[in-house]
Amino acid sequence: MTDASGFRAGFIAIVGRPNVGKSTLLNALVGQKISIVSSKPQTTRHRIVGIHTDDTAQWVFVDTPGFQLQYRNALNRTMNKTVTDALAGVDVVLFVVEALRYDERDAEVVKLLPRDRPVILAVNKIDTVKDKGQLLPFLERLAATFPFAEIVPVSARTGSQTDELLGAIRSYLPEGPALYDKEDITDRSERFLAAETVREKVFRLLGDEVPYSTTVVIERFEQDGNLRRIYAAIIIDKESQKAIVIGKGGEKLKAIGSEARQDMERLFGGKVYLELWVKVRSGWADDERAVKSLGYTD
Ligand SMILES: Nc1nc2c(ncn2[C@@H]2O[C@H](COP(=O)(O)OP(=O)(O)OP(=O)(O)O)[C@@H](O)[C@H]2O)c(=O)[nH]1
Repeated sequence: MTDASGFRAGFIAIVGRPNVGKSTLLNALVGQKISIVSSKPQTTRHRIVGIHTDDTAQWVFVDTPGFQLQYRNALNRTMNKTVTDALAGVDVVLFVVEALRYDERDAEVVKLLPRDRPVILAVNKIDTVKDKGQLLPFLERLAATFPFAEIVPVSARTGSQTDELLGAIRSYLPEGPALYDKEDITDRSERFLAAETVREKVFRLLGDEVPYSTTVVIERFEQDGNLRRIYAAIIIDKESQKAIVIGKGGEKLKAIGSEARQDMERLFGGKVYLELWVKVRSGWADDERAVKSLGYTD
């Protein structure tokens, strides 16, 4: 497996209804702190939420905002296209359910699973199953709902079977060199993660009310001991979108800021002071300076 020619690398999307343990599982698979950040964020339209690399493979985990949104809105007639878009470029889908707890919300997600990509089912929280004899019939029932490539029982909390899960995913990743160098770790990486965290909250809280071109620029990032002071601007295309991002009495912006701050504190392992504001910049993507300030070029 250490033979470089057998190396595999690819993108994995984690999907599942709320509360099944997706975030906890991601942390168990990539380690508590995301330490590798790409210097080439434009290679994926997805937000990279974690990378795990060993001698045999590189697992790049991405989020799927379109998928999640669509899942909440399953009757939308553009469903299929949105799901396809959300999974564009993803090599493997990891579908997470809770052991012995499969309900109609899980079934809704199953309806959206792609047929043209391997889908691995992770049955999480097996540490909560007292009577292991119940697990097998549960797995059999799930196996009948969809042609899963693999089914792996796992506990994100205890770490049990997480290596098996990585191994199962690995066998479906394309052969090829690592997509991201370990050497890509730079001082900018926390800036980048900070911007991506805010951007994710904007999409999570506002959904398709704001266009995909909405982005986040970190204007100042100061470290003072273990406190990070982060000043970030949310860049929108049109003045009319400002009210949407800010919300009534500023409540949306407040929620975005507070969720982003909590995530960053976990991510960076220290206190974060976050200041957010909204800016309109038409045509920012074509503006070379703007692209530079995002850290997309050197
Ligand atoms: N016992 C047990 N609890 C777990 C395990 N994995 C996650 N949990 C708990 O389940 C709850 C939900 O976990 P999250 O990781 O936030 O779930 P999620 O799927 O990311 O949730 P959303 O962000 O709402 O979609 C938390 O209280 C976790 O501590 C596990 O393997 N065993």
